[in-house]
Amino acid sequence: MTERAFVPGHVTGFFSAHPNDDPLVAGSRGAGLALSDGVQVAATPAEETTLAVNGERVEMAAVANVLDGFAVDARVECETVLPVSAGFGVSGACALGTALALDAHAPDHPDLTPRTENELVALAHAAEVEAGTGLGDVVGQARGGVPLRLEPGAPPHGRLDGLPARPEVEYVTFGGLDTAEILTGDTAALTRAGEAALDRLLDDPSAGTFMAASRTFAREAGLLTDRVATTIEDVQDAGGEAAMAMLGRTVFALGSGLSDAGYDARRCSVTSGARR
Ligand SMILES: Nc1ncnc2c1ncn2[C@@H]1O[C@H](COP(=O)(O)OP(=O)(O)OP(=O)(O)O)[C@@H](O)[C@H]1O
Ligand SMILES: CC(C)(CO)[C@@H](O)C(=O)[O-]
Repeated sequence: MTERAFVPGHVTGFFSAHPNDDPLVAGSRGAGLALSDGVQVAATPAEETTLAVNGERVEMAAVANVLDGFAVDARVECETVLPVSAGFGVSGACALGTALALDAHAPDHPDLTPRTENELVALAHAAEVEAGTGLGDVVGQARGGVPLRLEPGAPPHGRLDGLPARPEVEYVTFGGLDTAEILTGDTAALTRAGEAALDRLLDDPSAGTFMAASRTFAREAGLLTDRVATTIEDVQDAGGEAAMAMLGRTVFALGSGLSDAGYDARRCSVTSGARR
């Protein structure tokens, strides 16, 4: 029998990086959006481990690490409309979805013992941090809504809050950015900009300030690419709010911001946290 879980996509608007030898303590502070466009994960214990994303066999260290944590092999199938590496936290979603779906097999599987939600989130977070593909997506995806990461890390280390806003969101993607490469580089400027952005948002916790702080962050962190910058300007010129999704060549906008500016954008909404 196959068990399933849904994990929302997660776009980070701004973040600061907080490495630590303990992957449960390591993480990011920052803010993002949990999106109804996400990843549907099916997992079944199997003789041999295989992972497919949209029917294509792939390797994803975050998922492999989750399976190592359970000490079982499994067939994992992820279906998503989201592009990988474009700032939607797809690897975090696949990792958390695998943890949630595999745990559903615990009652009938001799090698699996049931875990709590915090334990599953912690397992997926550590798996993602050790893979180098994310720092804060998993905890944001588990919480849902508009997650604010006040302190880095998995439960019980991290601390989350959220904005009560539940906006509609549009996005366009022009390509990927290598998250692992950026996170292993010099993150000092990025982290300074991310901390300033979080202070600004906590002073005025609104969707508009989230978007403005995210724009300032992308510029100060030196992450803006030309096409992304032009698109954000186009949306603002048309009276909308847009920012760059970390870490990808992706622009997200509130409401119909991108289509109002003439872009062929995908529309989704902010949604609640991962569920099976
Ligand atoms: N088609 C693919 N393109 C890119 N990466 C892939 C692909 N298939 C599997 N992978 C693996 O998926 C992971 C992608 O992680 P990455 O952090 O770049 O993207 P992401 O999880 O979508 O997050 P981000 O929000 O940072 O863009 C890597 O482990 C990579 O090896
Ligand atoms: C590092 C990151 C931007 C990669 O998507 C994300 O995991 C985050 O916000 O910590």
